[in-house]
Order: sequence, then structure tokens, then C-alpha cells
Amino acid sequence: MPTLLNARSRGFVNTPTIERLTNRALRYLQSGFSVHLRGPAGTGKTTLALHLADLLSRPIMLIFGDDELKTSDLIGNQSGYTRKKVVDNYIHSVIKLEDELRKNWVDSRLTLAAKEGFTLVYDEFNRSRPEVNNVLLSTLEEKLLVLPPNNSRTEYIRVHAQFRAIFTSNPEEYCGVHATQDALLDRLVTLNMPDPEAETQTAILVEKIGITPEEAQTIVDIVMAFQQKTGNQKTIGLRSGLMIAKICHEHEIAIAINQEAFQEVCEDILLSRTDLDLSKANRVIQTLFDPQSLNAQSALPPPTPAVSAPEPPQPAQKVYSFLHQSQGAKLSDIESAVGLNRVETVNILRHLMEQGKIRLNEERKYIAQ
Ligand SMILES: Nc1ncnc2c1ncn2[C@@H]1O[C@H](COP(=O)(O)OP(=O)(O)OP(=O)(O)O)[C@@H](O)[C@H]1O
Repeated sequence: MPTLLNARSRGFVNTPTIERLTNRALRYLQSGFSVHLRGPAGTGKTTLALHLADLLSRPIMLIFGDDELKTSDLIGNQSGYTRKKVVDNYIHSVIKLEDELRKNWVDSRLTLAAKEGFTLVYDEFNRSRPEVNNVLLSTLEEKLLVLPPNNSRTEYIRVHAQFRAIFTSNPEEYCGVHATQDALLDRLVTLNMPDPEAETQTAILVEKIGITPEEAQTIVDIVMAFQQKTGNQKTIGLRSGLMIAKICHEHEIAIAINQEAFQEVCEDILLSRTDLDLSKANRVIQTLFDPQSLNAQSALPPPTPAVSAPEPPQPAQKVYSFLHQSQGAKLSDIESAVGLNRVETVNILRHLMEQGKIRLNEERKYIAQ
């Protein structure tokens, strides 16, 4: 059986923009639609897809799109044979032999998710050839998964009511990406991922790498200014910032624009990511280490704290008291009892779990400690 993913999205940074996007996507998922997050590399599609899947509170199956992927990788295939031999020697002089050879069918991720009502996260699905994804058409629309003919099992699977799929994709001009069939797009609600704003990038660098907000802002300023000056939107962004931050943090390199070691790291990470002529790109990057030029380039707002910072005490107290009285409840019950939306409820539950005040039992009920 394929491995189930338990995507507790720790370290997920929730800014007002991300939260709005999350709420929109969640609304569509709760109404039974599958969601498609589309946008350039490094805008946080996969991270948001896993966060959404986590909010749905169902086991998660993860598939990565790939040119080599086959339909059988999605639905399953025949794997070996089972042989049954019956020897009947009831009358000692007579032997009756029955030999039966049966093909074994092994479900793959889509089939399992559709059967059991899991959440399927299909990352970069347009890297798979379009015909491979055809099997998704009836799964999403008619809620029927059609399997290849076989005598030993049913050829149609009725899709479980809780099955949801979350797709992510890169724009079609990216290398190795196929055009997406209109029929598939027509069955999905597509949300375009915005480029993460400076405040989101800063918050992510602080949360993921553990640098200070001022250091994070210095890196984000440099990366965004380089992106603007070179006109390169495709490969320079959040990931470059995360790499610079991680390297500097781990090697105790001071994150300041007048530090030679910091300048070198920025050059190494950024110069390889632009199509601009190297000498021109080099000149651009040198202007960024001039404090006046950088300040003029990017009047970025000061970092604002992430929304995932500690919840206000009142709703958390409400959730805790409810759990205390009810002796355990599931996410949907908590949500309706305290009148909060899913994102708010999950944030509070996480916060209470981190404080050791509640725990999640095997029936996925939250129990007050
Ligand atoms: N909201 C977030 N909270 C914390 N980290 C984030 C968030 N969004 C993105 N990141 C981090 O930014 C990096 C890029 O994010 P992610 O891989 O989700 O982007 P993507 O759009 O799926 O990229 P690609 O198209 O290249 O797969 C990752 O290291 C991820 O952990």
C-alpha cells in the first residue's frame, strides 16, 4: 500500500494575504470542488497545497507530476499472480486437481484516495503527459474512477464523498511543462498564486531559518531589488532568499550589505539565476551593495508579524473550555461550537497542542489534558 502522508504543516507562515487565499481555497474544497494552485516556481504552491490538505483533516496522498508517469502509476496495476491448487483425493484411487491462476491487482495512489476519501495532492501535475491525467476527468466530474477490465474485481470505483484533489502547476512556458487540457481545468477551481510580498517573504525567512526580522528584510530587499533590476521574474524569489539566509545563518556570516562574505553569497546565488549577460548582472548586483541605491530601489515596508503568532487568548480559551466540557471533539464539531472558521480553529488547536494543553487521539478527536 502506498505510504500516507501526515502533513502537519509546522512552520507554516500565515500572513493576511496567505490567509485570504487559504480561506478561498478551503471554501471551494468544502463545497466538493478540487482546487488548482497555479503560479511561478517558489511562490509557495506546494506548501499551501499541503497546508490545505492538513486543514481538511483527512489522510494525504502525494503525487509528483513527471513526464515518465503512467496511468498505472495513478490507478494501479496487475502485480504478480496468486495460484490456488486444490487436490481432492477423497476416493484414494482418484485424484482431482484444480489449478487456478489469478492476477493480483494493486491499487495506486489515486485509486486508494478515491476509495477511502483521502486528500490527493498532485504536485506539478502538468509535468505529466496530458493523456495520463485523463483518468481524472470522470473521477472529478462523474465521481467514478474507471479501472482497466479485470474479471476478479469491479471495473468502476465510486469516489468517496470526502475525496478531494489539490493540484499545483507551473506556467506553461516553464521547461518540461505540458499544456493542460481544457477539460481538466474546467473541472477545477484555479487560484493564481501571487508572488509573495516582501512582508510574507520576510516572515518566512524569520520562521524557517531563525534569523532576525532586520536580517530577513536585508536579504529580501537585495533579492527583490535584483529581481526588479534584471527583470527576472521566473527563478529569483523566495527560494533564493531562503538559500542566502540559510547559508549565512549556518556559517555565521553577518547579514549586512557592507560585509564581503555576505556579498559573495548573494552573488553566487543570484547571478546564476538570471538570463542577463553576466557582466551586466554583475554591475546590477554591485549597485545593490550601495546602501543609498538599495534604499532608493526598494522602499519596502517594515516586516509585520505573521498571523501565526500567538492567538488572542479569548477564542483559544473558548476552544479549550469546549473541549474540556465535551470530553473530546472532532475539528468540524469544534468549528461549529465556537463559531470560528477552519483556519482560525486549526491555528488555535495547534497553539494549544504546542502548549501541551490538548492532544489528538486516534479517532482524530481533540482531548483537553
Ligand atoms: N507559507 C509558507 N510558510 C512557510 N514556508 C513557505 C511558505 N510558502 C513557501 N514557503 C517556503 O518557500 C519555499 C518554496 O515553496 P514551495 O516549494 O511551496 O513553492 P512552489 O511554488 O511549490 O515551487 P515549485 O513550483 O518550484 O515547486 C519552500 O522552502 C517552502 O518551505
